Amino acid sequence: MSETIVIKLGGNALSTIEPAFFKQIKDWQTAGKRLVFVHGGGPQIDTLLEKLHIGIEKKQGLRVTSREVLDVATMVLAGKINTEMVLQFAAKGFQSIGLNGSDNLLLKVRPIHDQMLGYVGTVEHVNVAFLKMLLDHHLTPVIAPLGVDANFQLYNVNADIAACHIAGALQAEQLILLTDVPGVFANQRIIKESLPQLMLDYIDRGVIIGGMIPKVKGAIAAVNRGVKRVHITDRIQVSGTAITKEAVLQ
Ligand SMILES: Nc1ncnc2c1ncn2[C@@H]1O[C@H](COP(=O)(O)OP(=O)(O)O)[C@@H](O)[C@H]1O
Ligand SMILES: CC(=O)N[C@@H](CCC(=O)OP(=O)(O)O)C(=O)O
Repeated sequence: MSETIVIKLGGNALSTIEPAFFKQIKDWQTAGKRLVFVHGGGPQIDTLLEKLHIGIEKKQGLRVTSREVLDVATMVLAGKINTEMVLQFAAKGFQSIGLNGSDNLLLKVRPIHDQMLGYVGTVEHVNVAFLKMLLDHHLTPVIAPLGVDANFQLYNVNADIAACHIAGALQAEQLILLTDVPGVFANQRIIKESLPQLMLDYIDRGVIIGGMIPKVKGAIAAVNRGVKRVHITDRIQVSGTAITKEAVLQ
């Protein structure tokens, strides 16, 4: 089977998609790669919560999600951002299909720590057969990070965590986490390549904080599940920080 690349666009990255992004996608599709997109929308959820005078709380980069916050996250992620992204792709001539984790039970989740975080799920199962069916029909999935538990309750899922599980389940060749920084910084420098242990040390030492924590933890989980490499970058065509399971010989 042809190789798969999973690309996650953070909420910040969504507003700055450049022509080079679409050129890279076109080149990969021409080369026969299968592409799957996952999007975030954290800043956009924050904006709507502020307008509605609903408090914002995050723990280790994850949003504390009450019922009303879940409603807002669902409206922003599955409603506005997913639809806008599919249209942006259509305008550039790509056939994409907008989905969230509830569609054909694409992402089955369980609560992370339901006392502390509320309706925040971590992915337990990805409906890989469904994604493969879409890809076989040349439809590019664009996935909003929501998931469903065993009781059909909807959950908010961090988009990095969702993308990492999807990449792992598809045994993707690469996972690209597009964000608003050119890579992971330590001592004012971008780490070009890293093995998982060094990244975990940086989290323990407080060098990696906030929204970078789920990205890096997810990246490590992805390489441990067989994804060859994960890039954390602000441009799809630039490597940024590459995380691999084993050292890459130069
Ligand atoms: N060591 C680090 N290197 C780079 N960015 C970091 C680091 N630690 C924390 N960050 C923060 O992580 C942010 C990216 O996470 P986040 O805002 O959640 O992005 P996204 O919306 O793309 O998922 C950066 O803008 C930066 O402020
Ligand atoms: C549980 C949790 O934190 N969910 C995230 C989902 C969106 C997201 O991850 O967006 P970014 O990629 O832009 O950060 C949130 O509510 O912000």
